[in-house]
Amino acid sequence: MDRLARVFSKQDELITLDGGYKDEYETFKSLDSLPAEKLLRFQQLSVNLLQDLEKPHDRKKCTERSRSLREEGNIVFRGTGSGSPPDSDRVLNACRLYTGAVFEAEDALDELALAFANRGMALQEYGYYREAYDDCANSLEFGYPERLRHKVIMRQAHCAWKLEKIEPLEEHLRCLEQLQLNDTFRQQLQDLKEKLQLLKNQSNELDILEDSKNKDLEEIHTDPGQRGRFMVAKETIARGKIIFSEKASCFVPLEQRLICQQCAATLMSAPIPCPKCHQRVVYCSRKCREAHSAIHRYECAAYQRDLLKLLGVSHLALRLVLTYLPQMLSHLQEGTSAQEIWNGIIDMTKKQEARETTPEYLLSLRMVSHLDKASQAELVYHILCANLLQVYLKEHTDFFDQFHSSSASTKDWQLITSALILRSAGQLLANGHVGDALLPVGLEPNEFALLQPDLWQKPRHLKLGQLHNLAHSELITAINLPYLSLCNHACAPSIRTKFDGCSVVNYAARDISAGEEIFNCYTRDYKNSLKIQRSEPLKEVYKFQCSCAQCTQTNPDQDYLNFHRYRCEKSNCRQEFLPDVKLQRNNLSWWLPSNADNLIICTVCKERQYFAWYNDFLDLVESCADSLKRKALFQAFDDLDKWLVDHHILKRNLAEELITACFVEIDEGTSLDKKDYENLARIIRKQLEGTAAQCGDTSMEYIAQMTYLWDLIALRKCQSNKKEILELNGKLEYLAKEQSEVFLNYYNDFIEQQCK
Ligand SMILES: C[S@@+](CC[C@H](N)C(=O)[O-])C[C@H]1O[C@@H](n2cnc3c(N)ncnc32)[C@H](O)[C@@H]1O
Repeated sequence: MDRLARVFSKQDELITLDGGYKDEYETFKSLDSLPAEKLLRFQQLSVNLLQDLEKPHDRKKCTERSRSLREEGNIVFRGTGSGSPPDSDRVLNACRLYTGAVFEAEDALDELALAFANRGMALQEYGYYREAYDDCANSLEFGYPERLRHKVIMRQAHCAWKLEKIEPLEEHLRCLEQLQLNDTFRQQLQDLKEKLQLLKNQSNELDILEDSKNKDLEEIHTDPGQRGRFMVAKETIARGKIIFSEKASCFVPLEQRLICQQCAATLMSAPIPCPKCHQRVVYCSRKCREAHSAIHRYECAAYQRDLLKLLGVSHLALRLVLTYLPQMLSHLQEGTSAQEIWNGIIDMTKKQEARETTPEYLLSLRMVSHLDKASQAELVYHILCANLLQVYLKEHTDFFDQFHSSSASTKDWQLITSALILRSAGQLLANGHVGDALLPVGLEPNEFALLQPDLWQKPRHLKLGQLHNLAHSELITAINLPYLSLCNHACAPSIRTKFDGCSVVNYAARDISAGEEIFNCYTRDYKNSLKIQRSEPLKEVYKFQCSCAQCTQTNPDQDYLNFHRYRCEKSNCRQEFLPDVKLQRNNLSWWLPSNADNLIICTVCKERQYFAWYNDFLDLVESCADSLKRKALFQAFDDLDKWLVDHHILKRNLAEELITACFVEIDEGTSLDKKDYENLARIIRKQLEGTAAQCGDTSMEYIAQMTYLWDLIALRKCQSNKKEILELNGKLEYLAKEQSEVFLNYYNDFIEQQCK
C-alpha cells in the first residue's frame, strides 16, 4: 500500500485537473494531452510499479512443500497406529492435508496432479463424489503419470456411477476398455458395466426446470428532484413475501477471502485453486473454473502481483468492465474514434426500456455516480487506480486484442477502458453492496469450512451439538446488484435482503401498501444507530441529507435509545433514565475499549454511574469452567436487571459472552447440571426476543443465536415444543442455499424427532 501511495503521489505531481470535473472520458482525454515527456513519465511510473510487484517464484520449494503435505496426508489417510481418530475425522484430516498439497504445488504440475489424485481418493471415501470426480479430472488435466491413469479413470467412473451420470460413466468405461488392466481392475470394470446397465434401466432423467420468475411486484419511478429513480410497490406486499430476486452482474471476494470466484460458494470441501496466481483464487468446481475463465484470464497476472487487493472498489470496477465491455462491443464496433465510442456508450445509457429487455450491462452503466462531488484527492485517487489498471491490461494481458477488428485504434480503446473503469468505480461507491454469509466460528480466511473435522460427521451433516460453531456472520463479497441499487434509502428499510452466493432475494420486511416506495437501508438502521451515525456516511458517500420518516420525527433516536435504558445505581435515586447522547459524544457503548472515557451520568440525579458489576461479570465469564463460579455467573446475569432495563444492548452482549463461555465448556465435554442447562436455555430465549426486537426475527443475528438453542434441543438438554421448533425452522428460508442445506440436515438428523 505504501508503495502504491508513493507512486500515486509522484503521478499526482505530474497531472493537473484544470477546471470543474466534466466526465470520465474528458478526464482521461485531458491526461492524454499532457506534454509528451510528462505523459511518458506518468505512464512509466505505473509500468514500473507493476514490474516491482512481480514476486520471485521458486518452483522447487513448491514441489517440496506440496510433496511433504501429500505424504503427511497419506500417513493420516492410512490411519496407522491404534490411537487413530474415527474414520470420518481421519479421512477429512487427510483431505485437508491434500488440499494443502494442492495449494502449495502451484504450477509444479507433477506434484499438483498427484495431490489432486490423492485428494480425489479421500473425497470419494468421505462421500463427496462430485468433488472427487472433479479432482480426478484435475489430476488427469495436470498430467497424472500415464502408467497409472487407469486408477484415476476407474475412480472417476465410480464417482460418475454414484452421481448417476450415465454419459460420463459410459465414456470412462469406454476409455478403460482400451487400457491394459490387471484382473482386479478388469473385475471392477465388469462391475461398473453392470451398474451402468442397471442405471440405464431405471433412468428417467427428467430435468425439472424451476420457474424462478416471480410476478413483478415492483416498478421504477423517477423523481425529478435529487432522489432520482426509485422503486414502488405495484400492489400490496405482505411481510415475508419475496419482492424480487437478482443475480449479481459481478462480485469480488472481500479481504482476499477464498470463496469461489464464480458463484461465491463459501462452504467448500475441495477448493480448486488457479495454479498460477499463488493460492489467491479458488473455485468450488471445475464448472465454475471454466465459467470464470473469460474474466480470470485478464486478472490472473494481477493476482500474481497482489495488485487487486491494493485497489479497493476499483477491483470491482475492473471486473464490471471486463464483464460488460465485451457484451457491448457489437454496438460499439462502428465508432472510429474514442470520442465516438464514448458518445455511443452515453447514448445507450439514455434509452429507457422495460427491465426484462434491458441488457444487464445497461443497468450498471446507468447507476448514479457522485464523482462530480468528490474531493480533488478522492477523484485523483480513482483516476490513478483506473489508469493503473488500464496500463496493467495493456502490459500484462491480451485484453486489447479483442478490439482489433474495430475501426478505432488500441489507444482509443485504452482511453475508453480507463474512462469506463473510473465511471464504474464512481458508480460502485454509491451503489455497491456487501454480501454476507454464515461461516464456522474462528475460521481463518484461507481455511475451508467443509474440511474442519471437528464439525462434520459426513458430507454437509454436522456432528451433534456443533450447529453453534457454524454461526459466525461474515462479510464476504463486494457485489454489484444494479436492480437492488434502484432502491432509495430510508433508515427503516422495507426490505430484508438475503445474500445467496452471488444472488440476492429481497423480502418485504413489513407489510407494504400498493404505491408505497420500497426502501433499502445503506447504513445501520434506526434501531441500531443514532441519527448522526447514519447521516455522516449518507452525506459523505451517498451525497444526500436523509429526510426519511425516522430521521424527521421529534425524537429520531428514541428507538435506538430504548436499547440503552438504565436504572440509576445510586440507592437514593434508582430511577430509569436514557443516557444523554451529546454527553456521550454520540457513542453510547462505553464498554468498548475505544470509548472507555465516555462516562454515563444519570439524567435524573446527575450522578455518575460506575458499573462496578461489569468487570466482576467478565471475571465470572472467564471462570465459567468452575461449576460454582458458573452458578454465580447465572445469578450475576439475573442481577443485571437491577441496572439494565428491558433488552439493553449491553445485557445482550453479556448474554452472548455467557452463552459462548458455557458452550466452550459443552464443546470440551463438560456436562453442565440440569439447572445450568435450564438457565442457559432461558437466557438464549430471552436473547432471541431482544435480537428480534432490535434486528428483526429474520436477521442473521437472530439466526446465529438460534443455533445455540437448536444445539441444546438436539442434545436433549432443554425442552421445546412443536410450535417453537417449527418457528425456528421457518427461519431457514433466510439463509443462503448452501447454509440452509446444512441447517436442514441438522434439523432432520437431531431435532425433527423431538417434534413428535
Ligand atoms: C443506490 S442509488 C439509489 C437509486 C438512485 N435514486 C438512482 O436514480 O439510480 C443511491 C443514490 O440515490 C440517491 N438517494 C437515495 N436515497 C435517497 C434519499 N432518501 N434522499 C435523497 N436521495 C437519495 C442518492 O443520490 C444516492 O447516492
